[in-house]
Amino acid sequence: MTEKTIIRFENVTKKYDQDTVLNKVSFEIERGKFYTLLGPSGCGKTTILRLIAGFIEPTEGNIYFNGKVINNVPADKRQVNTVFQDYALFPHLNVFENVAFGLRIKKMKKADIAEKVKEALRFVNLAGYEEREISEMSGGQRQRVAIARAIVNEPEILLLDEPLSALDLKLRTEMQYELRELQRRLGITFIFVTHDQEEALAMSDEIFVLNEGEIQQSGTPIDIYDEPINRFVADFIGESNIVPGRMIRDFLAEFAGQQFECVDRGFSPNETVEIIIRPEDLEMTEPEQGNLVIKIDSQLFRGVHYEISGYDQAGNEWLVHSTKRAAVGDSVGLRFDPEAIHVMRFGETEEEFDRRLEGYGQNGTAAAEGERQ
Ligand SMILES: Nc1ncnc2c1ncn2[C@@H]1O[C@H](COP(=O)(O)OP(=O)(O)OP(=O)(O)O)[C@@H](O)[C@H]1O
Repeated sequence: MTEKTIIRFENVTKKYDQDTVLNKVSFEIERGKFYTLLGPSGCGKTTILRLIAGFIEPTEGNIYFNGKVINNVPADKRQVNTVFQDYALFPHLNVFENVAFGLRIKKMKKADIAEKVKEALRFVNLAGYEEREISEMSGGQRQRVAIARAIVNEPEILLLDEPLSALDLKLRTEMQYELRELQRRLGITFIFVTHDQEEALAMSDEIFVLNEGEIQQSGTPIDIYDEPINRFVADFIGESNIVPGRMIRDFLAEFAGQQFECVDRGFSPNETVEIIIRPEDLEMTEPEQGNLVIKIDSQLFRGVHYEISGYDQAGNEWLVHSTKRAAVGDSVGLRFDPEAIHVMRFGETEEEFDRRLEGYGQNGTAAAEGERQ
């Protein structure tokens, strides 16, 4: 834990009757960053938000806020506010009164309320909309009112539960940009929930990828995209070619019936692995110039590129994004850089990976480096 840590989960489990919806989840959240919880429906994202907000308590484990256990601290005593998917605005109150609501409950002075509401509305670009009825506001504007209502309380953490899912694509993209900007300007911690991987990649400083109540991987968008820890993450984030392979030794993998240099380490000789190469890392060439050859099976025009797929001699399917056109039935070469090859162990989570590498670092790295020279 560092000085910057604001929230820490330590082996947090949440059960409903016998159903375990979060299983020994541990992570840290730092002050002032934009975090995203990403995962398919039902994986436990909202459960994590509700635990942080204080709407539910953990079954096991501890939740820390600024270093103190807060498992049983009620929601209204936490410096956390939530923006819900449906905004939960009061339809019978105007914009000003919606935003002022929490401050009135705190019995703040009238003049101070007016000041703070004005500032919050300015932050979300709604200055001048004070008297408007909620029914006269568009989806994007309602969203901003909901955010203003949350930030007016000056929380240390803002929780956002799929706040953009009701908006159309164009507005959604605009709001992604606005939310990111808002987080930078406010400098508080945002924890954002989505099942949309593009949204997570575009907005976050850090992403936690969840599946079935466990964190599969955490890291920056680039880390997670370039170095997915397992098939689930690789499949969930972007499109991937995943083919079965085997490590001959460190830096040398065998797949598609051939041996290839690769940069990943930490596997035992002969170990069965999964190899991932992103479609945009494959270059289409003449057959004799490729690292491997595929026979093209389909081709789709996608505007910026062609999406081409085909099979190699070993029967693996390959997806290629190419600005070049090809013809169905043609044999073409695929060329790739060793840097683009990423090696994974089936089903391994980040924690398991870290534990394995700890042991590996002591006796494996030096030997492997020696072997390479
Ligand atoms: N009060 C509850 N009682 C019983 N089961 C619950 C309760 N709340 C949530 N669950 C279950 O816990 C699991 C995780 O739910 P959660 O809402 O955290 O998922 P999520 O990742 O946010 O999903 P979504 O994207 O669909 O909102 C689901 O299987 C859900 O059915």
